Amino acid sequence: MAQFPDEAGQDGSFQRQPDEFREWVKTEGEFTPEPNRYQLYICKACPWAHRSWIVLRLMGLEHVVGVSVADPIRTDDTGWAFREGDGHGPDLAEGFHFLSEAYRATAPNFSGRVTVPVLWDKQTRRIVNNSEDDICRMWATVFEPLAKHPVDLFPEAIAEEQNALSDLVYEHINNGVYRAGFADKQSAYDQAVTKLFVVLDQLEARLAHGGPYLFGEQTVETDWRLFCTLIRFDAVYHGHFKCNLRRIIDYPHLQDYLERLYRLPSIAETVNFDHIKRHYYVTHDDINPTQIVPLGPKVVIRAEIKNAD
Ligand SMILES: N[C@@H](CCC(=O)N[C@@H](CS)C(=O)NCC(=O)O)C(=O)O
Repeated sequence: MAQFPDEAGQDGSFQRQPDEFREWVKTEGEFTPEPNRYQLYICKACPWAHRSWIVLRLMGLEHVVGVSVADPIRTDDTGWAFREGDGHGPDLAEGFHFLSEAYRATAPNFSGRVTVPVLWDKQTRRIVNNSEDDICRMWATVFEPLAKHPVDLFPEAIAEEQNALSDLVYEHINNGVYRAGFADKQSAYDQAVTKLFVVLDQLEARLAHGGPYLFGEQTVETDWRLFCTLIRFDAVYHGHFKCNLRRIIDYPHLQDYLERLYRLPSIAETVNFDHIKRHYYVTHDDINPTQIVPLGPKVVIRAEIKNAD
């Protein structure tokens, strides 16, 4: 049985539900950029939420937008929950116990999966957007005048090439690992994993001939979307999602790149291997019915060895 039967194609492939809320914060309109008006709801285990949080921090917007961190263990009956715990906590913005309260307040008939990240407006008391792509763009554009240290994560000069690479990374890497893990037919799994490793091989070659980042000397948003999958890869995607043709540590340039990104200011504090491992291995109980969390592997970040347990 598929982990998400409503999102299973006839061919056994995982067909991810589209993001439901796509409103935009704009200088003129219903949602204007203001300090202390918006809240970002995340889970540290989630790669999509992770990206929206990283970009918020890189821009220096933490004093503008509050962040509520959900318990990494999501249960079928209550979904994402805000409660006291190691590395997560209650929602101090609205006092939500469950993220589903925000979805219900915005769209009472919403029947899809309640996902993170969510950008919530405390003024109108509704979700503005639950697409990490849009949220990252908003941090970098309309929120930029409020940012403490704005960085150009979408340089105009490379826009076309960057969009193309971002789509490739999304399709075959960010979502590729999920299409491997949530496939419920051999052929769907084979296809996803084969393509995933073709694209990882391409990126390894790209970094071997260029670098240190995807587009040269500065990181752009595409680096961060790739980072969010690479940092989870050896710890969970290799085992839990069966993406095991190679590990990232087997790719010298991708591993170097991953570590370089990890060591940039503001990043290491966003990576929580305990949340990552417990979320995947406990929450996806169709894939891992015993819910046992493996002790390994030790994830190597040179200059430190992160215990993945
Ligand atoms: N917005 C993302 C997806 C976000 C997403 O799926 N988040 C996961 C956590 S990694 C989630 O909240 N899942 C809730 C669930 O499966 O019920 C996209 O469409 O690309």
